[in-house]
Amino acid sequence: MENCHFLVVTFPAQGHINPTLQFSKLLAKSGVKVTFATSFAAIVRMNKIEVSLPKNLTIVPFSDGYDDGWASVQDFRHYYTTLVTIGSKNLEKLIMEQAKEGHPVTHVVYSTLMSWVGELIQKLKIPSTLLWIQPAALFVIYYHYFHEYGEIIGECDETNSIIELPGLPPLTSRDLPSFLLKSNPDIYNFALPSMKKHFEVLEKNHGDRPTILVNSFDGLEVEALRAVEKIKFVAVGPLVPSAYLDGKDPFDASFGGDLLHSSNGDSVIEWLNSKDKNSVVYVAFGSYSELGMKQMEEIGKGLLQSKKPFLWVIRKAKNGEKSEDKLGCRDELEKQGMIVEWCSQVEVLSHSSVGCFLSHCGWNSSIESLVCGVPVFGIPQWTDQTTNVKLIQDVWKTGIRAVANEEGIIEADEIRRGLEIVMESEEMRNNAAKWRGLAIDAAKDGGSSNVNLKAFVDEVQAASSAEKM
Ligand SMILES: O=c1ccn([C@@H]2O[C@H](COP(=O)(O)OP(=O)(O)O[C@H]3O[C@H](CO)[C@@H](O)[C@H](O)[C@H]3O)[C@@H](O)[C@H]2O)c(=O)[nH]1
Repeated sequence: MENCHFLVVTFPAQGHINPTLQFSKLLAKSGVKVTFATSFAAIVRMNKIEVSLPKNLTIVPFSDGYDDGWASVQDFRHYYTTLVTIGSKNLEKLIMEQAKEGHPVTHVVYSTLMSWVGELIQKLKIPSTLLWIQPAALFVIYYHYFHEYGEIIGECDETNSIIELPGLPPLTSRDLPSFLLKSNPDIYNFALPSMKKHFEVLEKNHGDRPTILVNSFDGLEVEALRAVEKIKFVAVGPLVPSAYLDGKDPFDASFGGDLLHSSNGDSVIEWLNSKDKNSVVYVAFGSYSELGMKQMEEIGKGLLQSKKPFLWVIRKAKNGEKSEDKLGCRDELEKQGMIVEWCSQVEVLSHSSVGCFLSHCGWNSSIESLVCGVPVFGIPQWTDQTTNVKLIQDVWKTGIRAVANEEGIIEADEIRRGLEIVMESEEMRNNAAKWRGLAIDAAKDGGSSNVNLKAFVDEVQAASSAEKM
């Protein structure tokens, strides 16, 4: 399929790189040429990039104007504006260079937050598709908000009443993505327009019924995937390394794009090996959120009260500080569990000794917990996480959401209570095992996501051939 060259472009954060790189691997395995592009700084920091990449997948950086990385930058708005202006110019250059080298890009796939790529691509007259890296339900909520239901959703925010939206379970304001809540004006004023832009670009580029690729699978979000007649969702997930799905490709055992964090891989697995089945609590809050010290202390005390062995990922703070050094109960914690700066999360979740995931419910963590059959105790922080935990609790029934006190803190008693409920619930464990089975089915040869991806590639291929005639 030499006449097809896909360029996949993603935002340079771990939660975006992982699913998008995995999608690129699947595309490449289908036989087309694929170039994966993200910021220069991110690519420099990916430390396992040589692992398991198909030959027809190439990684190419472009400068976003922040070649030392953006994650420690305080002013995200400034970063994002620079990414759009400088990133556009450099991505255009990258596309021109590919053409000069005899590999013109024939189709661009860009992920969530990268609507500016869709705009650039329209100018260059190259067809494009959005890869949505959150659940379809989130896309549907934003779609409803920007179309018919803006007022109703706005009212729900103010009154905390229940809203019924097509294709979704009944929602209250605490279940909505935080970007929609006016109560947090800083995020609302900045993040919401960036979501709106996605819909504007889609309408301009595709008119009536755009195809949206989504990191989900048909059986997981039956209603949401059909909720909007004007959107053709193509579910191609779960986007996790295939070794954790059907085990068919043992070489595809990591995402391959870990940004440089020191990881204690072997010692973690050795430690897990020494624990009983389903006995360990895995605690991790993704690659971005930082919990305040008060919340960290409560989690520490709650873990101690639970008396359960735990593996807790505490990343270095953006200012370089190690928060665990400030934990009052650190010595006791280290007697009961293990604290690490980073680990291979999918490897940990798939270990038989892990019985519960104390998680912020970022979408990758959530879908990885389903793939590995691990129940969740959710402490959502912002963006899609508040909706993801709602789906986990009420739709997939594989976990529960923690209850915060009036100051918004989850206290130690609540941590202990939640861990007990989740780890003792046979129902949640059975449900998690059921979703694991369905996720594996969707990803295998002939499974829904495998078939959907093939059909998407065929369609793009046919359109690209027709264009050339
Ligand atoms: O020690 C660790 C911790 C995390 N991970 C991986 O890092 C990724 C984290 O992704 P996610 O769980 O989605 O969290 P964030 O990094 O916070 O992701 C951001 O991006 C996601 C996709 O848009 C959103 O769903 C989240 O809410 C948003 O915070 C996952 O693949 C994990 O496997 C590791 O490998 N090791």
